[in-house]
Amino acid sequence: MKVLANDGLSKSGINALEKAGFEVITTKVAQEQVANFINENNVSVLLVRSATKVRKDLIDGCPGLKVIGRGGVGMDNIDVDYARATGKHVINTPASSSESVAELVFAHLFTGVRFLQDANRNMPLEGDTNFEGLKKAYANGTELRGKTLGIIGFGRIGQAVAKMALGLGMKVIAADKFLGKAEIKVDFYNGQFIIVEIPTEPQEDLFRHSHFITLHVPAQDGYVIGAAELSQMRDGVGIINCARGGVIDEVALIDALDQGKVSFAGLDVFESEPTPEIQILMHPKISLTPHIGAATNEAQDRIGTELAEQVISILKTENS
Ligand SMILES: O=C(O)[C@H](O)COP(=O)(O)O
Repeated sequence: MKVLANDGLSKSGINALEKAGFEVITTKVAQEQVANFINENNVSVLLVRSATKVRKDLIDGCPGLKVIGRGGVGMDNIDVDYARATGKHVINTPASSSESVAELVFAHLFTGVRFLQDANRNMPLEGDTNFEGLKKAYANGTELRGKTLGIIGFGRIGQAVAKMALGLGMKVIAADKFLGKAEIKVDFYNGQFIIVEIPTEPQEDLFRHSHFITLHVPAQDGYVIGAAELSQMRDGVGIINCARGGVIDEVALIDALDQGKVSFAGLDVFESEPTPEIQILMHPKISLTPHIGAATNEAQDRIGTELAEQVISILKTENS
């Protein structure tokens, strides 16, 4: 059986599938050619990340396709319900990348509180004499320790963020409409662990109490943070979005950054992907990354292995 891994697949995933007798194709096929390629090559399994879109037309156009696999968490690039209704298996790997995304949240947080995104662009060239002036411009950094981090969406990634924040000595609060009490297990390298209860608050209260806010919610209709929500936040709040473009109103965010209401933002995802608006790209108070939350060797290894295991189990069961 053939597998098309159109947005790439880790060596661990390729090896596991090949060992089980699958042929894995990792050539990138252009979006408009994917259906033809699948039909002409008798592909049974299509594996994607977020780049390849698996919409109704592609699903309808590939009757022989048995499994659609998303290497990662967000399934917003796949018409999941429709695909399942047509009898296809649709799978993802929700647990594999939490730590990597959480670490990127802190990369953006540390960047924001010490102005790294701006300092990186402004380091002096040979002959520049204003080194002291530059130091002064970045003199008012902030420590994370002792500050309150508000986490909106307390699933796997939100919880991974909470654990890291506790390690830094931050106070953590969470808002999640699907959650009552929030308890997390914090593991240490020596096998010991502690259970910590995280206070949950309605979103409006979290906005008022948080020095920094990080979003861990799926793509949805409408903004989670728009002008009205920004106005409820503490002055000087820092905001991180490593979740999905479109959950923050970028026009309102730019306005709040320019007014000083928000002191910095860290964005890994954008309303317009893959080419964010120029006002976002050029803003000195925004730390930017190109949707790389899950882009670590460790996460991609786990994703590849987990996808392979699921594909093998589904197709083995079907063929037995
Ligand atoms: O939903 C996810 O898993 C992340 O957004 C990662 O997306 P990517 O696989 O396209 O990097």
